[in-house]
Amino acid sequence: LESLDVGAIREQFPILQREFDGQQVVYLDNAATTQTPDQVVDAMSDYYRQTNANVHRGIHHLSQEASIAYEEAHDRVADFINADGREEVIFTKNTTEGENLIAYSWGLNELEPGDEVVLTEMEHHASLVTWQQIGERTGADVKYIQVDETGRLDMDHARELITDDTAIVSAVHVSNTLGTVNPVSELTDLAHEHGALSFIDGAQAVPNRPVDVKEIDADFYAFSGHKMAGPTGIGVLYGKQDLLEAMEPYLYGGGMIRKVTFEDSTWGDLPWKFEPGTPPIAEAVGLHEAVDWLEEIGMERIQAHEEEIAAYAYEQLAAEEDVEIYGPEPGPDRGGLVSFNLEGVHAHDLASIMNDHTVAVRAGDHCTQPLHDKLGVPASTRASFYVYNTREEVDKLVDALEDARELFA
Ligand SMILES: Cc1ncc(COP(=O)(O)O)c(CN[C@@H](CS)C(=O)O)c1O
Repeated sequence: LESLDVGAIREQFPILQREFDGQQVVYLDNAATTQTPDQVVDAMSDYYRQTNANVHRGIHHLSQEASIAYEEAHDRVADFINADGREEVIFTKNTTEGENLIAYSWGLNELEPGDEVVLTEMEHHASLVTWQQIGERTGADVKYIQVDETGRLDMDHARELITDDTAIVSAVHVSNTLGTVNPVSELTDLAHEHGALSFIDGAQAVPNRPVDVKEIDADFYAFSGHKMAGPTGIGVLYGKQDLLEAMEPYLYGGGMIRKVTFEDSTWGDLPWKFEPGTPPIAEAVGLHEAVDWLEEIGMERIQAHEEEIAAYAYEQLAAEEDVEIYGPEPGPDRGGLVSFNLEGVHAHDLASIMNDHTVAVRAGDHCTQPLHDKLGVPASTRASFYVYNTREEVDKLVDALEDARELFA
């Protein structure tokens, strides 16, 4: 694979030139949100300047143009993840809303006492808290596939836990805390063998590696625009068409109906049935442009670059005797992020010292509190990488450790 021209890529992100206290920003918090290239910002600005109108309602030129742009964004995303078409691509606000859509629209109507929802111990709160609540309301039991000492899923435990009582398996594709890449095709096959559905949380996968939802054969798959060089305010829920056709919406209003009388209402076609009210139109234009931008670079090259930088960070940090790293060693089982702790220094203090060096990392539980409880730590510091990061930036992260030791250890 030809390596990325990181210099040329960085020139498309003015924010990466910013300085604080005379030091250029080192942005290593991409699992929280990625930066937005000029091409995407310009596409959204042009939309507001030239095309802005509401969709699916007006019969005037601008509304027709806006409607086409909104619909074609669905087609582009469908092509990007290898969905069958726009009918399988629902635009949401973010990954969290996509997970809630499945829980409310399918879970509340399908789950009953005796059913089981199988998660993993590394799930993000967007999934874990949602299924916990749905379990409480429906009487379904929530169970967790164990994470082993290497930070990988214990697949023997998965095979034991997924049974004919399992109604759905809900698993993260790439952990936002451990970096672990989970065997989502195997988990989906296990679910299907027992007549269960599979929901895959792809927030940390679609931006970073090629994802083919048909190859995984997931029934549902969710991700966010802002984590893939796109805007905030838009996410995607992929669902198999026959399942989405059978599901009742849980948000109602204009745009999602076919016919309304004083007595009753009927629902519109997919995906509009699940998109009530005025949708994120400019954001859809931005997401379309982000997909084009990513594919111009190539997802395989993006994955290779991220994993090379993450492997370098892992090795530099692992060489520090007082650093504990969580998750698998670099390789096919680790994505483009590294979470760690520096002995004797709380993650928040470490992140604060990093910030003194203008190194932007995340510290805390990364919305995976149960996982941190299992790791036996209250928090961790996480460096997460994207197409514009360099080895020199990793060196600045490692250099800042010394200050933290002097101040806190
Ligand atoms: C695996 C996973 N699943 C769901 C979400 C939620 O994405 P939203 O776009 O916020 O809805 C995230 C977002 N994780 C951010 C914010 S906690 C992080 O710093 O790790 C995620 O990583």
